[in-house]
Parts: sequence; structure tokens; C-alpha cells
Amino acid sequence: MPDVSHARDETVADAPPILGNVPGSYALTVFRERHPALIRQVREALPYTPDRRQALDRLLDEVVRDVMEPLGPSAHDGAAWAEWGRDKIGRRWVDVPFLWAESYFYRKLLEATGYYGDGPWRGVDPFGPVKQAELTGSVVDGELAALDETAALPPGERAQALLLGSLWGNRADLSFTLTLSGDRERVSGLVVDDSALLWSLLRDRPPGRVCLVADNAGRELLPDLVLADHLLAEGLAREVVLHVKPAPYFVSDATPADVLACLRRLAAAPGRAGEAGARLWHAMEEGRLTLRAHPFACAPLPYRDMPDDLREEFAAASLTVTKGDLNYRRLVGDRMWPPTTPFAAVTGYFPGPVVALRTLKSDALVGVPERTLAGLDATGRPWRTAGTHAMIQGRP
Ligand SMILES: O=P(O)(O)OC[C@@]1(O)O[C@H](CO)[C@@H](O)[C@@H]1O
Repeated sequence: MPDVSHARDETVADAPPILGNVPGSYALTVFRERHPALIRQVREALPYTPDRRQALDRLLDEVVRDVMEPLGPSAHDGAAWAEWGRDKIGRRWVDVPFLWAESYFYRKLLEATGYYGDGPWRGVDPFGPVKQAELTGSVVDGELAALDETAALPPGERAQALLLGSLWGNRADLSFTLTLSGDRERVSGLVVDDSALLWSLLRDRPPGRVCLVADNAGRELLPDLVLADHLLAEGLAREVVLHVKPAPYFVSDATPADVLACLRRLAAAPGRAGEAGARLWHAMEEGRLTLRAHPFACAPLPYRDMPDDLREEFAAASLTVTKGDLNYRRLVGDRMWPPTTPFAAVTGYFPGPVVALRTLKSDALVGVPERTLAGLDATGRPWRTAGTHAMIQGRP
């Protein structure tokens, strides 16, 4: 019997979850290449003490042996993970849903670095050094200065430029770039473009609360904040609620500390960027820009399983905008949907209008017209996973 409980405009049966054990698959490379490389990078990024280095070595061994071990007995969230992982822990990383196993990997990495421990590494972001290097780098100076050029555009074009800035900011994902080299081509035509829907949801109604579910810090969060400023300054949103991760996750995912670092970076910039930073600073002081760091943001679960308080939060929003590939995977359940499956049918469970902005970095994909698919497949390039293509996809 197909599960149709989440269907909206039409019913769809659940597709199988994406797993890592498919030879040649994108997910398999994440477990075989990215995770070992990441552990090594973390081990070198800070002067971890012998106990932490040994813990990181044990995690590397666990990943290479490909057997998921339980969290240690002192884990504050051990009970939740034991419950979530009841039929998974003890199995191979690649044999359980990709979304679940990746999330568990990041939780185990925090355990190994002592992020939740009682020692001196408590609260130390293992990805802090790479995040900081990106935020203070000269590339960011150039990207912030480029904002001045948007000032001369007609209002509609300016709004669209800021939206596209936020969308393409998603290419700056430090977990993704870890195993890539060289510049990747950016294909400007969008695979799906529901930007008209996004603007009509904002313009055709009185300004409400917009939930912006952020993804990466630094070079992605800066244009997200600039977009949030635009919505507030133009009266398209009464309030923006920025959802971030409560703890370091997927390398560069934004935490509250990263938001503050980006706000300071913006506010200190010259020109339009600095003006936006100053407005956002005040918006936060006045409660028009607020932060949420819900524990569910780091849970190994799709949005369909969100807890009631989060569901109520999204239900009260005039629009929810989700950023990035992982949020998209969670929205559509990280399943092998036939890519023509309607987005509205797969996300019908979501409590309110939702628009996803995403560069394509994994196999999860819905709502793509047959002709677009045929054209992209004919290129013979890995367009679904290379981060070269982007989409704006939503439903009212
Ligand atoms: O959410 P983001 O930052 O856009 O992407 C996260 C990501 O890099 O991590 C996963 C692999 O580790 C992929 O699903 C995806 O490409």
C-alpha cells in the first residue's frame, strides 16, 4: 500500500530512499572519499590534544571499516540517537539512508572532537578555521563590493539579482568543495525557475513573517542576509526568521555564531553592503530579524517528520524559503523520485507556502519537465550532482 499521507494536489507513492551502497553513485563517494578527507582536515585544523586525536583516528577507522558504532554512554542526546538508529547502528554506513548516515557522521565527528564533552574542546567549532578563512578572505570583499552595482538596477531587476545572489551563494559549500578541485562552471539557465511564484507570494499579500531556512555560513549566508534586508526594507516581509543549525554540521552550515560573524562582516563593509549590515543590525535589535536554532535542524530526518512546534512555526509564516541541497533533500525526503514527480505532491505535507533555492549537489530531484531532463541528460555531464546547475522551486 503506497504511503500517500503527505500528498497534496495529487497522490504519489513513496520512492525508495537514496542509499550509499550503489556502485558509482554520488552518495558512495561521500562515504568513501569525502568523510575520510574531512576527518583528516579537522585533525589538522586545530591543535587537538592526544585524546581528541585518538578519537578522530577511531572515527576514521570506523568510517574505513564501514560499520556504524553507537555514541558513547555520556552523549547528552544518546537516547534520541539510539532510538533513531535502532535498526541502523551496527550496520554499514552505506546500507542505511544516505541522509541518516551523513547526519550521524557529523554527530560522531562532534563527539570525537569533544564538542559536547566536559573538557576544553567543549563548544569549539571544528570547522571554525575553514569558515573563518573564507569569511575574512578577499573573495568576500569583492562579492560585497559587487552589491553597489545592483543599486543602479530597476527595482524588479535588483530584487531578482539579490535572489539569484542568494541562490548561487549555495555553491560556496565547504563540504562539497573538499573533494573537488578547480573552478566549476556555473550554468546560468535555471533547471526550474519558480521565482515569479516567490515574488507573487511576497508581493500580492500584506507583509508577513518569512522563514528563511539558511544553509551555509560565509559566502552563502552573506547574500542570504542581503536578501533578508531587501525583504524587510521593501516591506515584503514584516519579520524575517532565520533558521540556522544549533551546532556545527555539514562543515559550513551556519550556526548562531556564524550569523553574528557575518553580520559584523557586513556592517563593517563599505558601500551598500555596510548599509544593509547596519539595517539588519537594527532589525535584530528590534526583533524584526530573529534567529532560531531548533534541534531538529541537525536531526537525521526529513521535514515530513518535523516536530509540532516547528510545524506551527512554518504554518504561521507567509512564506518559507529553504536554502541549499541538504534542505532540499530533507524537503523531498531524500528519495529516488522519478524527477518528473510534481514538487507540490511531494511537499504537500509542508505547513504553508515553500520555495527551495538550491544548487544541485545530490541525486534528489523532483518537478523537472521531461524536455528539460532530456536536454540536460543529453549533455552527458553530471548535472544533477556537480553543483553547476541551480533551481528555484516552490508551491503556494
Ligand atoms: O546543503 P548544501 O550545503 O547545499 O550541500 C550539502 C552537500 O554538499 O552535502 C551532501 C554531501 O555531503 C550533499 O548532499 C550536498 O551536496
